[in-house]
Amino acid sequence: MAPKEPGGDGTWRIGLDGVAAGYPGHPVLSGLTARLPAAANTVLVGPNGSGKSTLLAVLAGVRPVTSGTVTHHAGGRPAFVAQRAAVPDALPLTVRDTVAMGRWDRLGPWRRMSARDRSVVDACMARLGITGLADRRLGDLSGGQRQRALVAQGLAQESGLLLLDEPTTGLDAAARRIITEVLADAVADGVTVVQATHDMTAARRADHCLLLDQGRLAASGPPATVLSDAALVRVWGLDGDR
Ligand SMILES: Nc1ncnc2c1ncn2[C@@H]1O[C@H](COP(=O)(O)OP(=O)(O)OP(=O)(O)O)[C@@H](O)[C@H]1O
Repeated sequence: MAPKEPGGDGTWRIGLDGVAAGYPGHPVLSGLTARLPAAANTVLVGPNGSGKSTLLAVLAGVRPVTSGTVTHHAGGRPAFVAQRAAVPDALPLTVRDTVAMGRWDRLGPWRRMSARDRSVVDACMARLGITGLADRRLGDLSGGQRQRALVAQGLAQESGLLLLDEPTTGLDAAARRIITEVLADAVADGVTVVQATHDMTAARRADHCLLLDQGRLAASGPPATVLSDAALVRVWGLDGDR
């Protein structure tokens, strides 16, 4: 597993200062200033379209900021687990191929896997309970099985920063529990986990929470404080328990 990473002041891994970002002709995020704690589980919550996926893409370095700064207090490329709906069904990849792609950054120009690479791939499949699916095509799997393969791919990167876009959405209780445990173990190993989620139960168990509303930071801090009834009413228009 990745070594424990120090944060900027010993506690935080990523700093956002006045960050704005979006798409051509479509600004989304603006004025985001926040600190994301190191070796902790941070959730990004907010209504549909509030900018959670866009913020993950900024943290992953795949979407540029249009103003402000993002400071990473550790090196290494983040592991980014996209929404499973973003992965085309027609890709002729097996589960093992998919998880092995998590090692690509570490391979030489001929992409030859070492014994250690193969053992990491096997261990990540075992951890997600998908060893028996190793030779199945990703596109033939159920949503929950596919999601576990994508999380295994993220884990196989052995990055100190694991970014996930709605990793448990639409999964049954067993698959949700496996992924929740895997992420908790990663944090215990010193990995910084940041996940976008609509699962308020999971969000309330996180260490830290950023609440987005129309591309702005409505609140950040401990979930118990951020996800107050007042915030649910203000941001989602809900009355109480969601
Ligand atoms: N590729 C894109 N090009 C243009 N606009 C986009 C693109 N992707 C997202 N958007 C827009 O950016 C805004 C924020 O979208 P984003 O996907 O970041 O929100 P989200 O909070 O993750 O939403 P959800 O909960 O529905 O997944 C939305 O208005 C969306 O329509």
